[in-house]
Amino acid sequence: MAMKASGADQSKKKLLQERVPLRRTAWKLAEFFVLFLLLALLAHRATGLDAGGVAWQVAFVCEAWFTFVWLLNMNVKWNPVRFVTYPENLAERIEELPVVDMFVTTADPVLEPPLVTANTVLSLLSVDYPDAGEKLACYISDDGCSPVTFYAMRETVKFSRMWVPFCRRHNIAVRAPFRYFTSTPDFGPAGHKFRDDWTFMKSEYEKLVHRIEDADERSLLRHGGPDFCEFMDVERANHPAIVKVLWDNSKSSIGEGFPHLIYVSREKSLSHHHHYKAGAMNTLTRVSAVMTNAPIMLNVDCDMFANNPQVVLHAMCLLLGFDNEIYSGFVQAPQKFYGALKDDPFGNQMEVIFKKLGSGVAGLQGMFYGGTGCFHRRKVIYGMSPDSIMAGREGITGSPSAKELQKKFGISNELKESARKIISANLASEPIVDMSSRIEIAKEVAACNYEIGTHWGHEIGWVYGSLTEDVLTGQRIHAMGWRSTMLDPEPPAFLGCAPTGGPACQTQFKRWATGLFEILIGQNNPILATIFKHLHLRQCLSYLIIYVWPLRGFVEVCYALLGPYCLLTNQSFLPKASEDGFNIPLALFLTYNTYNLVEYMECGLSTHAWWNNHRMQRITSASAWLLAFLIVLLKTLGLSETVFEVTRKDKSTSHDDDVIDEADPGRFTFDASPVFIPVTTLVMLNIVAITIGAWRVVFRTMESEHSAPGVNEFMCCGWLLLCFLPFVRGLVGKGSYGIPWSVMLKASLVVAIY
Ligand SMILES: O=c1ccn([C@@H]2O[C@H](COP(=O)(O)OP(=O)(O)O[C@H]3O[C@H](CO)[C@@H](O)[C@H](O)[C@H]3O)[C@@H](O)[C@H]2O)c(=O)[nH]1
Ligand SMILES: [Mn+2]
Repeated sequence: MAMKASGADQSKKKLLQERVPLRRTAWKLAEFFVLFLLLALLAHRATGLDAGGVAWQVAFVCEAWFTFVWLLNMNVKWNPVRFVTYPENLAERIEELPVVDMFVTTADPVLEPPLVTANTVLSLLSVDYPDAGEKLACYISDDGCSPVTFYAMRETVKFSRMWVPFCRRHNIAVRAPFRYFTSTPDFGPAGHKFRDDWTFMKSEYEKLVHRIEDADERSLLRHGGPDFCEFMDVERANHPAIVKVLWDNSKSSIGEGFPHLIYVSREKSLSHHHHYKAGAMNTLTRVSAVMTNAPIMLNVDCDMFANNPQVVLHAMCLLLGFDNEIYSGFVQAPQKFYGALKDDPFGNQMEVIFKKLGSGVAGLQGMFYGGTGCFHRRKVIYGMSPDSIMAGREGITGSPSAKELQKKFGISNELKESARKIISANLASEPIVDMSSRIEIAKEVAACNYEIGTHWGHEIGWVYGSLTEDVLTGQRIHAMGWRSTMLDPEPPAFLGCAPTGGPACQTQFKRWATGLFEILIGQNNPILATIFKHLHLRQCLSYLIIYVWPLRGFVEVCYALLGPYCLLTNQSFLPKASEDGFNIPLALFLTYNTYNLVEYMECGLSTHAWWNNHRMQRITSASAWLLAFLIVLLKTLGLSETVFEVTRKDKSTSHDDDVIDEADPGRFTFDASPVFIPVTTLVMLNIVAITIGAWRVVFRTMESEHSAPGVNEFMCCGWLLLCFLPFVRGLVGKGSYGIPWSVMLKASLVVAIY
């Protein structure tokens, strides 16, 4: 295939990457079988549509929808691939390695403890890369404008001067100290030097932890010295831009080389929408443009540390390893998590999703952009399509005029010049300028009104208008005709933390579903992008799988209501044991669940993990996804706004990792959020319905009517209660394990009305 390095090239240059198709014939057969059963069920329903009543008709519509979703799934999983990278083959191409800007975003010093961010930054400052000090720069965006975060970064730099040489000297495998120091390495017989070094570093790290954890905003402002002047009297939502160079490697003494570190807190004002993370990323893009202007940009969330020290090299294999860069517009690593709870009790570790859907979509136009763990090309972020790059090379289009640049990038001359370099040049390394001389320019482009009248947030940079700016931005890149690749080295490239507890998980799923649905119904709809731009059809269908989450929530709740509805009104919506069709739903239920279970087993996960995911999937559909559906409806009607609620990050960053304050961290917890009302309602309804249904059967009040519910309806309600078990326990649970009274009250009101 054209995607591999071309033959002629290969004889000169060693292979950097390989795209390996994965075989899956048995899976394809199983998928066809499920599809066949779905169609058989639909056909059976269609024949009885007139006689069946309302329940039967609703079931028909829902099952047609499930079939549609199944087809979407088949499409994405059909031709999966894996990318293999060979960083050792970069050795002969060292001079070609481009400069890389690495971005970290943080937004709230309480939900995102500065120590977490410090560890992420440390892991980035210590990655393996030739001439790291000259070729890498790290930028941290602090939307919290917190002196404590700034202080943590300043202390981090001091610690880096010891940490980075230590990692290089001993080739340390995990370079986020909070993870590294969780275990004691095997020093070996001749390891005195290493042991001494290790003990020293560990105690230095502990000191760093104490300094950061004990830091207190007020005393920093009062006694912290001139560094903190700019933080005096600022409000988080209303303050001027703060840019500080914490480490300028060109000024360091020889031998210390590690990446520059720049702290950025963009200007905020109550009269300007700041567009959450997308806005932060655009500011970082501009600030870095006027300082280091690297052609490649890596972005991670503050909790996603680089777990594989060679990660940038692996990424370079995918960025430099194709004979046409159209094949790797960006390089995305799957999200993986550290310290994950056993068997995924909250169904949010997404291992199977990333393995199955991830490699599937990687085989189409390419991996979705997931917001973190991604290497972008600056020119792609600047809106250049593969066509325009071709045209530029063939000399069809000249260098853009100053006026054009201003219209797109805004008024800053330095920014325009830097953009011109990116647009006209190839991946070339550039010497880094003296950074402190650029601070005022950086502040200018970090102003909150800088973007007004420019293309930022639309044709350039991270796209505004969705809470999942990541997926939307990735879709725009695919729509320009780029493909993307998946970076999945061993050990995993990046690790972050998955939220735990009912409220945090549901809030995250709700935000994602809301953002994805916003894309579907907005002007950036993927179907339009397929018709009018270069989004491939099958890629579009893959995007649809996640965009329709809220619709799935709505349909699943409708379907879940059928069981109790039938038991209460003495009807049936599934074929009777005596009818021909009885076996179809049964076979479907068994095959579908077996198919999923085997997927989990193939990925090396337990039956328990499968069950937890299956259960959580039902809960999330009826809670977070349904709510997202309603939120977007309200937004469309102009009745509410969507807000980015930041996820709380793991606090256990000091190395007593396993000590968690809650008795049972895997158990579902609740709060008074409306997200818990739908499932609580369904649980109550099912309990009432089963009781009434059973009472009827026992006392035979309705002499065996033809339409009366059969064993299927009872099984449905029972299965649903099993899936919703955390809520059943929540009805009687205590403290955060119990469903709050306000939620129960609202739910019972709904049940009563029903
Ligand atoms: O106003 C804001 C809000 C958030 N963030 C940062 O955005 C990142 C992601 O926020 P988080 O609360 O951790 O969200 P997650 O759901 O964990 O993140 C996933 O989903 C988001 C989209 O919903 C993507 O932006 C993320 O990259 C992706 O990891 C964090 O680094 C935040 O500091 C900001 O910089 N400014
Ligand atoms: Mn996160």
